Amino acid sequence: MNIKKICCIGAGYVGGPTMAVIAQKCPLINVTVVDINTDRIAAWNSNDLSKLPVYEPDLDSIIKEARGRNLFFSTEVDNAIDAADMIFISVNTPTKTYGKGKGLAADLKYIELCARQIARVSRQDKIVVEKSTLPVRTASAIKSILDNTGNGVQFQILSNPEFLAEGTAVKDLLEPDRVLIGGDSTKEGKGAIQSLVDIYANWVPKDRILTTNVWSSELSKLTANAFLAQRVSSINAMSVICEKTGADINEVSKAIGMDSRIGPKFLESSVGFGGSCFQKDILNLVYIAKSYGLNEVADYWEQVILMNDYQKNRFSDNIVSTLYNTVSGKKITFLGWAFKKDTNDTRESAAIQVADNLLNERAYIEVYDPKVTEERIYADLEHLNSRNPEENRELLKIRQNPYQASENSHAIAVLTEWDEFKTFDWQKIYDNMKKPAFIFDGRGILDTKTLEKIGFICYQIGSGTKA
Ligand SMILES: NC(=O)C1=CN([C@@H]2O[C@H](COP(=O)(O)OP(=O)(O)OC[C@H]3O[C@@H](n4cnc5c(N)ncnc54)[C@H](O)[C@@H]3O)[C@@H](O)[C@H]2O)C=CC1
Ligand SMILES: O=C(O)[C@H]1O[C@H](OP(=O)(O)OP(=O)(O)OC[C@H]2O[C@@H](n3ccc(=O)[nH]c3=O)[C@H](O)[C@@H]2O)[C@H](O)[C@@H](O)[C@@H]1O
Repeated sequence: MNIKKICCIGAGYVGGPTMAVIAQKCPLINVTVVDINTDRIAAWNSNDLSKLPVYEPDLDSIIKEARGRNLFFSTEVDNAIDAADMIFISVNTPTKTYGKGKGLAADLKYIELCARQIARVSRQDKIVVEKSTLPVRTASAIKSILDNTGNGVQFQILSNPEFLAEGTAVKDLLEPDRVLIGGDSTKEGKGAIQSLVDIYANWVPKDRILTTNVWSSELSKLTANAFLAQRVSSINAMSVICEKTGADINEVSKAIGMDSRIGPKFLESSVGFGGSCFQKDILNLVYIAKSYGLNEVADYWEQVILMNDYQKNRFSDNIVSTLYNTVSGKKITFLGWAFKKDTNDTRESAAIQVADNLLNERAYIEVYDPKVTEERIYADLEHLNSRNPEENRELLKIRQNPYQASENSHAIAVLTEWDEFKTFDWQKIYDNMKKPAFIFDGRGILDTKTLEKIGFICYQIGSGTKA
């Protein structure tokens, strides 16, 4: 099928950037991104490009080029589905918070609603593409809904998981390591796969477009995220041993990363991984393994999450014990709230858990993050339900610059690796802090030698405190 019109359901961190790049690279295809969230769609349509709902380097210029030409953002979901030859489902698939599989399984209610809506609205044959991350074999559920509740039109289901990382979404989309497309081996299935291959082939080299069966594609996405998260937990586990033994995690990372079988990437020790997907996808994998009675496999992957929780908690524990076993009434400055640099996304950010632990110890926190909004930070805390919203607002304040956030502070905690933190006037920060002035660098980004010369007492993940 020669695709002329695409609809993408879900204008989030994946739907927005992914469709923007498809629209930019395929000017002859009309791409409409729809969402039920009217505020989000309004923000995507904003003339002020700094107000786009997703912050990603270079995304604004792509939106500027394609929006209004062949890229549209709309809340008219039915119309866009009806008009499209190909529909991407890019809605959220969070961890279930109720019923069977609570706390582990992926909640597929949004996916099912999409499938039912597509079935109800469609009046001609369509290709439906799973872009969301889904448990293996979800495509069969989508197919069953489409075939049983539709108007007799034919649907082909493809799995096309997204591998972009936030903060580098545009680069990852323009130069992907690979594009994965899973589909049926029937004639119609192969035709659908080819239609999607043809779209990506507009900018992705053919040898990077991989086609597989649907189940392999669905499972490869969960596997990739599990392996990546496991690498972070592995290096974080070693960071604790480094702190006990005098080894330095950066030196260890470098030494092992030079082994071409291990490779140098994704070996940065941190206060713990965050983001909307690693934890959710591993929990989902754990649930799938358990549902097949594979308890050893489930335990193996669960350990990656337990290690990550440990890393976050030990960071806050260390702050408390270093500050003479009490932070009650002491001011602690948080540099960063986002789960990684170059994004405004805070989902599952380590900062949230660390803040909650310190607030439980009655610390007073002031946060500076260059991209995260005040409402987002309070919403993250409220979501935990640890104390009432007024208390959160009393105990934690958001500041627009690091100097204000660190005035009269007992300690600074680096939670996100924003580049700008390296260029602050650290002497000025030191001068205005309580003494001794502590820095807890949860990202290993600061030059501790220079800071120690100024007078700071520095702790760095994986190398410990040098007083
Ligand atoms: N965030 C990321 O970096 C990545 C996410 N993924 C996966 O992609 C999927 C989407 O993730 P995000 O974009 O981060 O989620 P998101 O939460 O940012 O966006 C999802 C959007 O779908 C909309 N939506 C939900 N149900 C809808 C419906 N019935 N009709 C219309 N709109 C609807 C929501 O209003 C929301 O705006 C998830 O399965 C995730 O695991 C995959 C790779 C990367
Ligand atoms: O499915 C998803 O949502 C995406 O999840 C991750 O992308 P993302 O979570 O956006 O960002 P990462 O760069 O993977 O970082 C995840 C977390 O791990 C942390 N991390 C990463 C690398 C590292 O060496 N150390 C480390 O602590 C980051 O700071 C961050 O908190 C994957 O990298 C993407 O391929 C995938 O598409």
